[in-house]
Amino acid sequence: MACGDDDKLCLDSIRESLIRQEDTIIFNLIERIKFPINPTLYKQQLPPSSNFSGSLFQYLFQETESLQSKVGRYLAPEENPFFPDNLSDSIIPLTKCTPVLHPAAESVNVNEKILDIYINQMLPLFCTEVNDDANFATTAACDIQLLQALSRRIHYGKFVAEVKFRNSIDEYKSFILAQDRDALMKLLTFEAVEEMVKKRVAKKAKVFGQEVTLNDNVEEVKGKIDPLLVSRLYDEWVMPLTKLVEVEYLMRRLD
Ligand SMILES: O=C(O)C(=O)C[C@]1(C(=O)O)C=C[C@@H](O)C=C1
Repeated sequence: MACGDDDKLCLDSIRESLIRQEDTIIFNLIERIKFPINPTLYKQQLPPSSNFSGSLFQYLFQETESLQSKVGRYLAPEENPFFPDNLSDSIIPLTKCTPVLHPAAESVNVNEKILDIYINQMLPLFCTEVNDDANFATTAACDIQLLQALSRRIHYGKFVAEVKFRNSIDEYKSFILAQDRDALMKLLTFEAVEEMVKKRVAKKAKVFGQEVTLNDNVEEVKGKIDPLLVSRLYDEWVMPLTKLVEVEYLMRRLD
């Protein structure tokens, strides 16, 4: 959501953005799973001489975020850092525009959960090879792109929730005042939309993952990514976490 895009604050245009973000996530997934899991990247601690306590992956991710924060990445409300304690001040002046979200949006960040699911559940599910191939820096670069795309999509739930709130203020208000998470979850859930999302991402995975050749007569070969797994990714993690962000944002919407 760019500055001055307030006119785009309607459910249809927010959903359009979620649809476009599917492309980014699926392409980034295809790039990441070219590599094996590379477990050493996440497990092996850097030597004491590095003056850093953590894995090579943590080091690369924190340094990337720190650099990106200097050029204003985290001034955008759809960007949420994975390591908020390690950011640097932006050298880019803040663009003045009317904030779309309630100020409490800043306190909603589920990246810790995303990172845990990514390393412990997603990578073992998607990567066919489990060992190291020692392409650690390239693998981590793919991880960071993919995690940032997942995080952006999931935290877009704040915009979805804001629109839903503005469209039905009275209904949402009563559940927010009662601090009733379950009722809010029920109110913001559209099962038919979720079914469409699952089908569409599976179709995109099939299309984006196919081998393109100039020979029209070749038999269909196995794609670069399993469409069913992409559908499962959305069903089990992406949509539930988006809804969690929506609920957490709404719970603070009247603060
Ligand atoms: O489109 C919406 O209304 C959303 O809230 C987004 C989303 C999703 O994550 O794709 C989440 C909850 C709804 O049940 C349907 C879809």
